[in-house]
Amino acid sequence: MDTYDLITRNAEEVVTEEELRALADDPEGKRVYVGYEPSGVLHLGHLLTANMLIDLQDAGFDVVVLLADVHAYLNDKGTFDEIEATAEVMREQFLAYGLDPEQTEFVFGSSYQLDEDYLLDLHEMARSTTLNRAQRAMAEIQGGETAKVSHVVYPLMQALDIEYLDLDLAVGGLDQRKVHMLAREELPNVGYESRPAIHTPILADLTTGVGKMSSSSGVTISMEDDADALEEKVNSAYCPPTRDPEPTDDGEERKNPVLELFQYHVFPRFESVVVERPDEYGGDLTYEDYDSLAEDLDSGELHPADAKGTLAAYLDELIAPGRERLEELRD
Ligand SMILES: N[C@@H](Cc1ccc(O)cc1)C(=O)O
Repeated sequence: MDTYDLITRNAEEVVTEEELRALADDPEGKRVYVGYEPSGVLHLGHLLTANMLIDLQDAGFDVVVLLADVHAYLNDKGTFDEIEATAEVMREQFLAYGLDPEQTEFVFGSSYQLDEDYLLDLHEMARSTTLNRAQRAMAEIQGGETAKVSHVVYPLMQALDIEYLDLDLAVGGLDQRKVHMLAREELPNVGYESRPAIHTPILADLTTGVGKMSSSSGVTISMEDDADALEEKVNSAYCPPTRDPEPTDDGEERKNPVLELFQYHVFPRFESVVVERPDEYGGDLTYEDYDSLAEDLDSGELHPADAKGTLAAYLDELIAPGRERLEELRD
């Protein structure tokens, strides 16, 4: 696989392809980041962008993980002390998950976001950005509640981070796209260059395949789940014997969430996937890539129950090191 294909294999969107191709031609010394609001423990949403960071490290990029403590504070995620403590624990979980400690720089937002230069740039950007624009950028991140002034400061700071962390590329879920678009537009207004971005998809709700998986509603999988919990959650997942489920009666798009987890969480991290089956059911099946597994589900060769059992076992293998680290830290 060439560098561009490796770093975009799980992308939903690249802004812009041309700019990213230019970076991929020479990734040496290039810096990419994902920012996370410290809150709770790592879940599949965090791990999806972490998988992309691991691919980017394999391609030669230097990776910055922003522990966005000030952003979490602005977004009402707790007292500043609580957020700091959560950030420390998050960092340990990312390392346990497989980010290379040599190639990963963890930065606390508060280490530079309270400096005079940064704040003056923030205020300059606040003068050139309309309220409407900043609010729209936050719609996906902020959730349903009434917008506060903090919610319009937030995306401007996220835009400035891209300059202050000296990045060549920003990565985030598709929910970050409007902030990245604002950054591309506003950075030049305060004298900085805009940068390209890669967005990962937002995975579907596990039990229905409709809408998005989220920790606030519905089932999500986190670093706290043990093997039994994983099995239970995956077993209760929606998994029709096809990769293209029919839309709902209301015409809403429906996904196969079990296949999505194979595609975005398992295959990126394992060379091959083995579905163990007793000989009388045809014996083990081995897959080198996502498509061949999905085809077997479509054709009936792979039964949904076997797909689920296998998925739970692989997820457990991915989560176990972070889960153990969490337990150590809590002791
Ligand atoms: N907006 C991100 C967090 C973040 C904050 C600051 C950044 O510079 C980048 C990302 C989230 O929704 O979790």
